[in-house]
Amino acid sequence: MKQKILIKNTTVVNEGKSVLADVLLSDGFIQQIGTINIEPNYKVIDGTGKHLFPGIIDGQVHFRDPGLTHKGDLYTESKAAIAGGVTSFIDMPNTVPNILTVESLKEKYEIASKKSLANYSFFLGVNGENIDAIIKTDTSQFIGVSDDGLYFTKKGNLLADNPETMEKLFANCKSIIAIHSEKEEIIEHNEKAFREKYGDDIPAKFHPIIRSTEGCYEATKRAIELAKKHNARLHILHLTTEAETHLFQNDIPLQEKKITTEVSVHHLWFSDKDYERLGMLIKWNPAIKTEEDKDGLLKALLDDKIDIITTDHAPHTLEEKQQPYFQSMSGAPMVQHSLNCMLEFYKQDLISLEKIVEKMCHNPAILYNITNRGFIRKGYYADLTLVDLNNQWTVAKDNLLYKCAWSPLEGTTFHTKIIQTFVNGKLIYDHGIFQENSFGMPIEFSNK
Ligand SMILES: O=C1C[C@@H](C(=O)O)NC(=O)N1
Repeated sequence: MKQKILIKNTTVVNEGKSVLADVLLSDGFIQQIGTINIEPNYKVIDGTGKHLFPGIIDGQVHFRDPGLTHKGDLYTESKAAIAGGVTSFIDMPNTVPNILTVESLKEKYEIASKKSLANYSFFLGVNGENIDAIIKTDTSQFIGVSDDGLYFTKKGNLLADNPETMEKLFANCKSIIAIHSEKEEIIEHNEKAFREKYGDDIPAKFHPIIRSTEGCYEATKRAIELAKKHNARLHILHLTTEAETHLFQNDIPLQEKKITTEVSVHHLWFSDKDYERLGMLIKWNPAIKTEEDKDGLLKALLDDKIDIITTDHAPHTLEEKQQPYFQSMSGAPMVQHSLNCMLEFYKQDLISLEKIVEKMCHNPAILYNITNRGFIRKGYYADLTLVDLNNQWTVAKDNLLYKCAWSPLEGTTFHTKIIQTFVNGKLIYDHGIFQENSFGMPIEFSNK
């Protein structure tokens, strides 16, 4: 008889409620939720005093595979994700090669099937030059298109900065268009002014002044105008300013929104006060901005103007980070600690558990039309994470799972711990130990 997993007596946090229940997993799926009697073929997990969350769906990561695997790869970073309660992720196209064609997308799926312990999907990259091909491609083949990170490889590629290519894409592309929204013209103007004053050695604290609020706001405003004009399906990635939050609506359900947005955990966690302490380690694009922006982003998240939380997990080696301003790579690893960070806000009474689950699990599934994940529902994939809300530990080098082996959170004490993670019904992560030989699946989605 096939073994089933019974999680007994746990607080299930799901769809706006936290309810004490048992959850039975069978053949990869959730079979039953309620009061369930123990049978001989059940592996029983005692969930007493613990909270069960749907596995997190991280809508924006850079796992660096293929081609940049000295920074991270689909094996190492998916392990870190699972230890953080993330069971599914959507990876960005700025790998080597860039994922700009359906053929390279297929190759990436192939690599993931052999390396990723979590479930996966991938954006098809759009860089301004492949728009005609993208328009012709059947949207059922990719979860969305994105320009994120591609501006690193070729100047002028920043899609949000090129009105003509944006217009063409928005007028013709029927899938989700996920945009990195910053105005290059403004950034370049500011870079020039700072370079004249400081040379190469611009202190990190000027990063949010160079990659300014104005640069973000202008790009987001224009993208929204274009999307409205063409009735396109626009998603603005990693919002960073309070000013931009007012450009989004909260008076319609997510299912009906044509324009959506997200916040990345680091923009809720860090502010300009942290540049002094962490320098280039928290250099991100778009930049970490002010304390007021950080508070404004959390408010917009609670008000439903911001729809989902992502990590934008973007590992670089320490050496690549610890460089003068213009050479220092932007981005940092976050995927192992996103849930811990959000639960710290819960501990401080800033957000409820149910809201965290809505923004990290339910809404990414709704936003990306993911058919059978993101909720604890009978018949859905058993992607789950069991959390101890009263467990103190400190982030340190020896508990990091990233290939790059550093985190801007080193030294941070969390008061919650992810103790077990289930992917497709299997207990993949159990108190620090992984089941290594079980790979995730492609995320199923229905592109309308
Ligand atoms: O959009 C991005 C891309 C990312 C990367 O390193 O790939 N780093 C960033 O800081 N922002």
